[in-house]
Order: sequence, then C-alpha cells, then structure tokens
Amino acid sequence: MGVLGAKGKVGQAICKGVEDAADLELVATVDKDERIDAFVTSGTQVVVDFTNPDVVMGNLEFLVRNGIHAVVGTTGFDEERLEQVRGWVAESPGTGVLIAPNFAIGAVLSMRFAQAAARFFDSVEVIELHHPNKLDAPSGTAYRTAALIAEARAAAGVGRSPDATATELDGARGADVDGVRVHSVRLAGLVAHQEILLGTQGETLTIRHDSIDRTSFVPGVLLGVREIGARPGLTVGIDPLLNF
Ligand SMILES: NC(=O)C1=CN([C@@H]2O[C@H](COP(=O)(O)OP(=O)(O)OC[C@H]3O[C@@H](n4cnc5c(N)ncnc54)[C@H](OP(=O)(O)O)[C@@H]3O)[C@@H](O)[C@H]2O)C=CC1
Ligand SMILES: O=C(O)C1=N[C@H](C(=O)O)C[C@H](O)C1
Repeated sequence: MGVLGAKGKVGQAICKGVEDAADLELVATVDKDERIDAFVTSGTQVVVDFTNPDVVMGNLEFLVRNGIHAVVGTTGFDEERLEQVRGWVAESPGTGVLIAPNFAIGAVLSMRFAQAAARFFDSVEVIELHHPNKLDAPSGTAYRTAALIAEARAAAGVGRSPDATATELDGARGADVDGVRVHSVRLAGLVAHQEILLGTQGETLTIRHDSIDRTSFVPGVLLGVREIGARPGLTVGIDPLLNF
C-alpha cells in the first residue's frame, strides 16, 4: 500500500501503523511536490490520502483512473464532490474508494449516539475543538454529525432548536449546518475533539469524544485498507465496515 501526505501529522502515524502491521507492506509514499505516479510504477494496490481539501480531488482522480483503491481521510467532501467521485469509480469498475470524515471508532460511535438522541431533545448544538494548524472549519466530522442530527430530527418531525437571539455579533452563534449550530474552537495543545450538547425540559445530555493522539485514526484506516479491495464503488464512512 501507499500513503499520500506521508510527511503530515496523520500520514506519519499511518506509515508507522503500516510498518507495525504484519499483513501490510508500505511500498510507496508521496508528499507535496513528489511524483504521484510512484504509486503506478511501484504497483501499489491501495493508497491512503491524508493531504488537504485543495489537492485531494486531483489525487483521487489520478488513483481511480489508474485502478488504484483509495482510503481517504482528507476533509472537504460535500455532496458535489462525492458525486464527482461516484462518476470516476463508475468509469473504473472494480476500483473502490472509501471516504470517511473520521476514522476513530469513538468518533463514529459518538455520531451514532447523537443521531439516536437527536429526536428526543428540543435543542442541539455541536462544538468541535481542534489544534490551531487545522485548515478547515467546521471540521468534516462536525459537518457529518450535524447532517445526521438534522436528518434524524426531520424524519421525526422535530423542528429547529429554539433560539430567541435578536441581535448578534457575526459568528457568535456559530455556523448553521443543516439547521444545526456548529461552533469551532482552535486551541494549542488540542488534537481533535467534539461535543454534542442536547437539551430539553429539566435535563441536558452531552456526548463528547476526544482523540488525544493521532494513533486513534490508525486502526480504522488499516481496516479500510484491508477491506476496500472487496468494496468496489464509493463507500462513505467506516460504519459499513464495522457492520453497523
Ligand atoms: N478522517 C479522519 O479521521 C481524519 C482526517 N483528517 C484530515 O486529514 C487531512 C490532513 O490532516 P493532517 O495530517 O493534520 O495535515 P498535515 O498538514 O499535517 O498533513 C498534510 C500533508 O500533506 C502534504 N501535501 C500537501 N499537498 C500534497 C500533495 N499534493 N500531495 C501529497 N502530499 C501533499 C502536506 O505537505 P505541506 O505541509 O508541505 O503542505 C503535509 O505533509 C486534513 O484534511 C484533516 O482534516 C485528520 C485527522 C483524522
Ligand atoms: O484536521 C484534523 O485534525 C481532523 N480532521 C478531521 C475533521 O475535520 O473532522 C477528523 C478529526 O476531527 C481530526
């Protein structure tokens, strides 16, 4: 297998995880300004991408057109981008692409718990907290969490969270993602964290997940690497691989 963004914060953790795995071999790595065709010349079967939202689409198009399976952690995938990827894999039958906003098992579970809880509470807001080098806000995980919450509330006929705010300094109430308020904190010392706050009469529920180390993403990524060859087409999130 290979890694794109191999010198980055997560890329380094993935390379180490692969070296420690008896059943996987790291045959090629590529970082900024290095040649992506190294994956073709080395016969790499699966490539993991942890780069950045500006370059990931070009990387993916190259991989799929060359019949190389891809496991993607890089953020920035809206419905339009996912549709574009579906088009590429349709033209390359047998090639699999897995795109997941978060590979940490606790994060995946916390999204599920939030989805299940969403319809029982009047109010819900999301706070995501990350290291200050993060390029995008809100995080990909927060986008996905808000979308799942919104979907669950709409299906149950629950409306927007009550909010009497009449005057507001720009940004004070966070971003509106599918009708759910999402607040982004960037703080030195943090890795990746998220809280989903739910409230109703006389009680609140807080669902919190903390990635305290980037090794938290490694088992989910390696599961994707092992399974993607058997999953042609586009898979979004690692949930199907966990048999949820
Ligand atoms: N899905 C998940 O579970 C997770 C997703 N992420 C996401 O993964 C992405 C990477 O995160 P992180 O590792 O913290 O970021 P980093 O900036 O630490 O790493 C990105 C690496 O990719 C390199 N790079 C830039 N352009 C290219 C290119 N065209 N080809 C190859 N490599 C390139 C960068 O080089 P340079 O620094 O020189 O630009 C850098 O070495 C982000 O989108 C982040 O949100 C992060 C954690 C978990
Ligand atoms: O940039 C990060 O660090 C992370 N990015 C992903 C996101 O945007 O959700 C996953 C995790 O939160 C870490």
